[in-house]
Amino acid sequence: MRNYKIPTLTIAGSDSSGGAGIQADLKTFSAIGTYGMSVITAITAQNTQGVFEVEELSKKIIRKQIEVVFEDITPKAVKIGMVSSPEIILEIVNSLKNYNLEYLVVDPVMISKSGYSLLRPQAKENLMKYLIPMAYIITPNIPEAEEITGMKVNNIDDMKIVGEKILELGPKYVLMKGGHLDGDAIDVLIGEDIFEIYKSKRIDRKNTHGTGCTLSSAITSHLALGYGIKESIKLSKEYITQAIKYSFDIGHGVGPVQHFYKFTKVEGEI
Ligand SMILES: Nc1ncnc2c1ncn2[C@@H]1O[C@H](COP(=O)(O)OP(=O)(O)O)[C@@H](O)[C@H]1O
Ligand SMILES: Cc1ncc(COP(=O)(O)O)c(N)n1
Repeated sequence: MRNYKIPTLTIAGSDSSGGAGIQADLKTFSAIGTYGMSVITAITAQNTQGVFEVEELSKKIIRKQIEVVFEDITPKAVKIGMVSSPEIILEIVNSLKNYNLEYLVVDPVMISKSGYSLLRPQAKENLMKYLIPMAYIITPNIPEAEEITGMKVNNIDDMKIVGEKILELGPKYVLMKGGHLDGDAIDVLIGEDIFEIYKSKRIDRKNTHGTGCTLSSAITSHLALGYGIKESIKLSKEYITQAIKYSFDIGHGVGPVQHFYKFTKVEGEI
């Protein structure tokens, strides 16, 4: 059930071409049916062919955005995407500590599909030490999970082992995304007493710009709407699978996924 009175917040970078980052997050919030808000951490000059320039915003304006949003419209769930420097991570962590936040979804964005590094190498330590431990759920893809743990992932057994290693950093759940392995698109949810596999057929489409951003925002929306963790992942996996299935050629490179939710009613609908 969609409910546009439920506020959700993304703290992430802007993608000028609208396929990933803040733009993908807001489109997802809207399609799934929550009220989307944004705190921008960096502006990327980006299109479907690549990331051409990045300008990080100051700690001051990042802190202020968080402060005024929370003072006025407290989000039910927050998602964090691109946070590129150690200082920005620390600022966000310290700001969020002022609020009693139930659902923090951390997508540890590191490298764009086009191969551009969106996380400074020196930021990894703060990501692991301060941000990941605060997360309700963290959603690494396989290269990110390998970078965080220093371990290799070649199959589902490895996903479980490496996911459990990430769990030791302190988040409540880890969703390891398997889009980078061959064969079916298999994601694995790991928690202290949970191990769930979410499987979909691999869709042969090149347009997967923003899939990670979209999935983590879908999870944020579903948690905010009141679904439990397993149901939130199941519905979000359905959403991303459909979004990839209907992805389209726009621009000259890796196009975006399509945002729509055809299944649910709107709260208050008669
Ligand atoms: N070709 C595909 N067909 C179906 N699902 C996919 C495909 N590629 C990725 N996915 C799914 O999209 C989501 C994002 O996965 P992934 O590509 O691993 O992360 P990221 O976008 O962060 O690199 C996951 O749920 C994954 O299983
Ligand atoms: C601002 C921003 N945030 C995140 C991504 C990752 O998305 P993808 O892995 O699909 O390139 C991106 N390209 N740009």
